[in-house]
Formats: sequence, structure tokens, C-alpha cells
Amino acid sequence: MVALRSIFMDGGCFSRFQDEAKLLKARKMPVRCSVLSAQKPDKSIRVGILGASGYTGAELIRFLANHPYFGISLMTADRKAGQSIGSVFPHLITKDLPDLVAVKDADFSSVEAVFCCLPHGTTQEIIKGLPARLKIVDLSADFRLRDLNDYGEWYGQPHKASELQKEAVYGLTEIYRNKIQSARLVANPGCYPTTILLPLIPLLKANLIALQNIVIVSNSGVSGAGRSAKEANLYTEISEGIFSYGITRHRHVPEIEQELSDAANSRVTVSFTPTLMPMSRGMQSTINVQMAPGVSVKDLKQHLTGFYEKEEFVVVLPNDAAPHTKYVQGSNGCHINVFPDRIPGRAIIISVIDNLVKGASGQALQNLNLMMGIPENTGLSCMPLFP
Ligand SMILES: NC(=O)C1=CN([C@@H]2O[C@H](COP(=O)(O)OP(=O)(O)OC[C@H]3O[C@@H](n4cnc5c(N)ncnc54)[C@H](OP(=O)(O)O)[C@@H]3O)[C@@H](O)[C@H]2O)C=CC1
Ligand SMILES: CC(=O)N[C@@H](CCC(=O)OP(=O)(O)O)C(=O)O
Repeated sequence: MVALRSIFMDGGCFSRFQDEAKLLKARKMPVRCSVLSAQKPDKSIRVGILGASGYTGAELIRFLANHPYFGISLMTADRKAGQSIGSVFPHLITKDLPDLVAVKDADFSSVEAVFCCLPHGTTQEIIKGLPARLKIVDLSADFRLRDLNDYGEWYGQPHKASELQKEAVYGLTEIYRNKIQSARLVANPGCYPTTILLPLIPLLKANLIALQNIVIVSNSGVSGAGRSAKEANLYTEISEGIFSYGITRHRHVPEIEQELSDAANSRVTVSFTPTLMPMSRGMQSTINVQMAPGVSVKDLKQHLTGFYEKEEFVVVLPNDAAPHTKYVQGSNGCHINVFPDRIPGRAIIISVIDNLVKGASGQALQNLNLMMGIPENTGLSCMPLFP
């Protein structure tokens, strides 16, 4: 099976390697991998996944399986430490991967970078103990808020790694690409914030919408709560019904307001209501905004279309279709569209992502690609899963 897989990879990936080599040269980026001159993926950049037995960890394993340069040398778990990945995730049983170890037993000597897929609160202490040479993409919320008082207030505990926080770069790739390239520690955005910030940041930067009266209702698939959230995941309690939670106070509010206020260069506040949907994955945000005087829905759409024109993953739909979670499922895509509200002067923006991909592991890989000096779409150009 291993032999068959490598024959497939040799044939399927070679032309992409050549394209990537050209891209690297065109962008004057360092050519990191000997694979560029060879015919086989060499996976010479060794990476670790902390929290590989969770949903975002599993999603990273899926994407890294087809990544020509990144190979997995280390995977950790907590309750499942000591098990093989195939016993935790039977869909990965054929993968030749290291067994899961506890973080305290992990050997970091062979890895250059880690994805940290651990619960917030736990993550900061663990990252503090990692070798300083490691590049880190943290999927948790621990390094996203610059104001540590905000962290204490919204996460209910004092931050324990304030020095590291200063170093962290917020990893919304399309907006902070330049900073991410030279970062050592990237704070990957939350899934809700990703759907909200991608459309709103360009509009606020261009003064096209008002800073207040932004009303957001978001819908999330159940995998957003993680694999550990057993009770919330019970079929009997999730299927055939929907409910909102974190009403008036969800921990993503300070993250959203921090980034929107930066974009507007002034304080922005939002109304945000998340809702749990009876589906495994997918996320949709409906964002109702007040347009600036003299601005039309057409202006908003034109601006967003131009802003994301050259982006592979963020697509402003060219027609009047409502973005659908099914059309980005399993992919790193974000689909956005803009509609007129019946209330004059207001517009409705809808954006969708797969919470586990652009909302977590896909964006994390996009960021690590950049940090390692390779094309940011490497390993991520798969089509959505449909139907
Ligand atoms: N799910 C999503 O859509 C998104 C998640 N995120 C964030 O990414 C992170 C990972 O999420 P997700 O994969 O869904 O979570 P899961 O609950 O599915 O997985 C959590 C992982 O962390 C491990 N773990 C739990 N507690 C500890 C501990 N004390 N020490 C070491 N390891 C521990 C678990 O190991 P074990 O299973 O062995 O107990 C498991 O591998 C979280 O911070 C989450 O908020 C961000 C964006 C979207
Ligand atoms: C459905 C669900 O429970 N979603 C999670 C958010 C998803 C997520 O993982 O956010 P972080 O990256 O900030 O942890 C929640 O509402 O807390």
C-alpha cells in the first residue's frame, strides 16, 4: 500500500512541484525543499501536532497527508496518550504515523514546527515550555487577545504567558500575510471571527460601513465544540433542533471587536449571537450593517470583489446566490455575498466557511506554509466535498 501511495504521489504531484518552484522563484522566496528538484515529495520539514486526537488535529492529519514538504513526526494526546492514531480515528488506520504520546513525554528534537490543537487555558502553559526555536501555530484562543485584561475577563483566568503574547501575530492570513511570514508564534483566529472579519475588515478600512449597529447572527456545526464536548455532541440533544448560546456574551466578541477596531482605527462594537446547528461541520454568519452615507450595496460588493480578486480561498460570489456551507465543506474556502436589506441604508452580508478548515486547521496550515517560506496554498488546493 505504501508503494502504491508513493507511485500515485510521484505522478500526481510532480507538475505541482514544478509550478511551486516557479512561484517561489517569482516571489524571490527561499527554496526550502530539495523536493523541488526531485520527483518525490520528501516531507523534509518535520512537524508535530499537539492535540492530534481531537477534531482539528484529525483535520490537520488529513491535509498533511497530501502535503509535499511537511511530514508528521510527533503527535500528542491527553486521555488517549499511548494509543495509535488508527485506534482513535479508524478513518486514519492506514496512515503510517507515530503513536500518540503525552505532551510531557514528547520529544521535540526532530521537529521544526508544531500545530497546537489544545483547549484554551491549557495551551499557554504548554507553549511556554516548548523549545524557543520551534515555529508554532496555536489554534486555541490563548494568544489572540492583545489586552490581557480582556483575556482575564472573557476567559475567566489570568493569562500566564504575557511575554509570549507580545510576540504572537494574529493569523487571519489574507489580512496579515506579511506579518505572518516572519512570525514565530501565530494565533490562529477563531472560527466565528474568521467568517466575520474576512468581509468586514476591508469594508471598515475603506470607510464603507458605520462603526456601530453591526448585528451578527452566526450558525455553527457541532464539531465547533470539539470532540471532547461529549454531552453537547449527543445526537439526541443536537439533531432536529437549533439553539443559540453565549447570548450577549460570547468569548469571541473581544476578538472580533479588537480586529474590527484595528481596521477602522476607532472603537467598533458588535452584537453577536452564535447558534448551534444540527450538522457536523460548517459555519455561516449573517452580518447586518449600516452603510456609510452615499454608499450602495453595489459599492460594498465591488470593493470586496476587488479586495479578494487574487485570493484563492476567499471568493465573493459573482451572482446573487446565497453562500451555502455545502459549497465550502472540507475545503479552505470562504464564500461571501452581499444583499440589500429592506431597511434603507442597510446591507446584509453572508459568509460561510468549514469551521474545521478555514476556521481552524486549513488556515493553520496556510499560516505555517507562509512561516516556512513555501507557497501558502501548498496541500490546501483540494475541492470541497459535495454533496
Ligand atoms: N473545532 C473547531 O471547529 C475549532 C476549534 N478551535 C480550537 O482549537 C483547539 C482544538 O480544538 P478541537 O480539536 O476541536 O478540540 P478537541 O476537544 O476535539 O481536541 C482537544 C485535544 O486536546 C487534547 N487535550 C485536552 N486536554 C488536554 C490537556 N490538559 N493537556 C494536553 N492535551 C489535552 C485532547 O486529548 P485527548 O483526546 O486524548 O483527551 C485532544 O487531542 C481548541 O482550543 C479549540 O477551541 C479553533 C477553531 C475551530
Ligand atoms: C460550537 C461551539 O461550541 N463553538 C465554540 C467556538 C469554536 C472554537 O473553537 O473557537 P475557539 O477557537 O475560540 O476555541 C464555542 O462557541 O466556544
